[in-house]
Amino acid sequence: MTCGTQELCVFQSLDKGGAEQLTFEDVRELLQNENPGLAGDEEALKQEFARIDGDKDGILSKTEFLAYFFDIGEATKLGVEVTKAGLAKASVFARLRPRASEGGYKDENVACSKKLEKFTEKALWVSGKKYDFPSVVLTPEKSQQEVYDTIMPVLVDAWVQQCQNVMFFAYGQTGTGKTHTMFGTSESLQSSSQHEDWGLFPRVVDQCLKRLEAVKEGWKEVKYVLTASALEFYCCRAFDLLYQKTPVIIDKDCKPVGMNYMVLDKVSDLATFVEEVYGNRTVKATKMNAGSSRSHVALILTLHQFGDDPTTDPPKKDQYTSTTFTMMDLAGSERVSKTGAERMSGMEAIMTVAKGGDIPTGAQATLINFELSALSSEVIIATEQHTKGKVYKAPKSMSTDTIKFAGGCFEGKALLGMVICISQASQNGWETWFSCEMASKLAQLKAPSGKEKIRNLHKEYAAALKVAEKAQREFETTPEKGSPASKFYSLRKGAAHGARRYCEILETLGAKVSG
Ligand SMILES: Nc1ncnc2c1ncn2[C@@H]1O[C@H](COP(=O)(O)OP(=O)(O)OP(=O)(O)O)[C@@H](O)[C@H]1O
Repeated sequence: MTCGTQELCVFQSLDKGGAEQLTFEDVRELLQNENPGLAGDEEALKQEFARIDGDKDGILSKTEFLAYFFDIGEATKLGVEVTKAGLAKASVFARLRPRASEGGYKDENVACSKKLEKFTEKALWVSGKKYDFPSVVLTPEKSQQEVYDTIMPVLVDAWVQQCQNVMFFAYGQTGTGKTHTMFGTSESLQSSSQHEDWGLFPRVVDQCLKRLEAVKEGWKEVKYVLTASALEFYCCRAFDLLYQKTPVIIDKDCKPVGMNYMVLDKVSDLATFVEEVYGNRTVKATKMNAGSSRSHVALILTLHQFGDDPTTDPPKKDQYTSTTFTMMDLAGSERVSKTGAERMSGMEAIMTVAKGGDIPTGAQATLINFELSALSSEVIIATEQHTKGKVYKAPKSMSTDTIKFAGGCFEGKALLGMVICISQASQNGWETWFSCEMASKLAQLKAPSGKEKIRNLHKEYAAALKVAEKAQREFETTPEKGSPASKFYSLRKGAAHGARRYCEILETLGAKVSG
């Protein structure tokens, strides 16, 4: 919904006096660039200026400027690669961790069953096999800014101004730089102004906030709220990391129902968010150790926007949309032999959880491996279906919440991006090979790019109030203890809370009960 940010920034940079008035002199160069045929022909340029100057007062207002220089078609065009049939391709990258001179990532020169042999900016070679799945291989010397510039701009455009959801997987063996790539240093997260150590997540937030502030400059009626939520996927199920770790249902549209959130007004708000999320995680980040349990974390940025829809003519009033940018911090695969896990297949684990049992700690690594391989195989099935023009639906039963949630991008409800972080050390050859195998499968995804619906804000609010009332009733009639229904107590508590919190966002945007 948000369009024209760049054009607005250009207007502001030319409008030196801040009076929102541009003269012919101010825009001469832009006019020449826009009309190369008129370059050097002063008279023709003046005539073009007069044509744009609708009220003929000799200056261009913001509206007149945007009407001419802002190309709505261009702004809403998807930047990711698209097949001839219109399917969006996954954007997958590999980042190599610099060699360490000491500690666990120093090359110990040990023989491993797999070995990273060489790499270029286009491909990686592991044990004789060439992997050319990455759009770009980010070599060890690449800075945080270069990594962002290579991976993110098209995905952020899609999220902020093209009504698309984005799901971005970060994957890598522990210690290979996933935290560094996703967040950067914890000191840098305290900063709200551009910091060279910022990882991808703070940069995405920074870009989003900057653009929306610029848009508000131009279109005063636009309102937005940026929120951050977090889910932990642990033992087949999803839990709200910002609300007492209550269980969260993933619905048939692959979306979590009723999550809590934090409002982000500035980048440094992320420091509190990240601290709380990772502090609440059941499985704290650890060095790889035998039998360690594992979980995935989804960090979900939701951009709620309210304003007129510039893609309709005339622009429709009171429009609302929300789009998500999810960074999925995937747990690493482990060689089961390394973990000493009790043998339990993925299916056995799902059945155990379905019966209300716990998965033994050791078998959690097996479950993670099962989920990672299920994600890889779903991509193949989804791409096959989409390519044949058939509808693909991610598995909703006999599946884990991770697969249901990530299935959204296989169904075409979110664009898929991914970065794998890999080590160059010889002792990590197997993990490097596994990461390449998985990423090369995800890179094959071709799926439709379904836009989020733009809805009327007040109607959305009326529906959200009903959902919240129903969720509250269900929660209030569920006993905390002593009844078979009690097992739903925390699920319904979280759902009621999340539904109410959603109404609050819509109220912030100006939603009212109609009639
Ligand atoms: N590209 C890089 N450039 C400079 N330092 C890096 C890079 N990648 C990782 N490091 C450093 O390596 C160390 C381990 O990185 P990091 O904590 O990001 O790994 P991780 O994959 O998140 O590990 P874990 O899963 O255990 O949390 C950190 O000290 C980090 O600063």
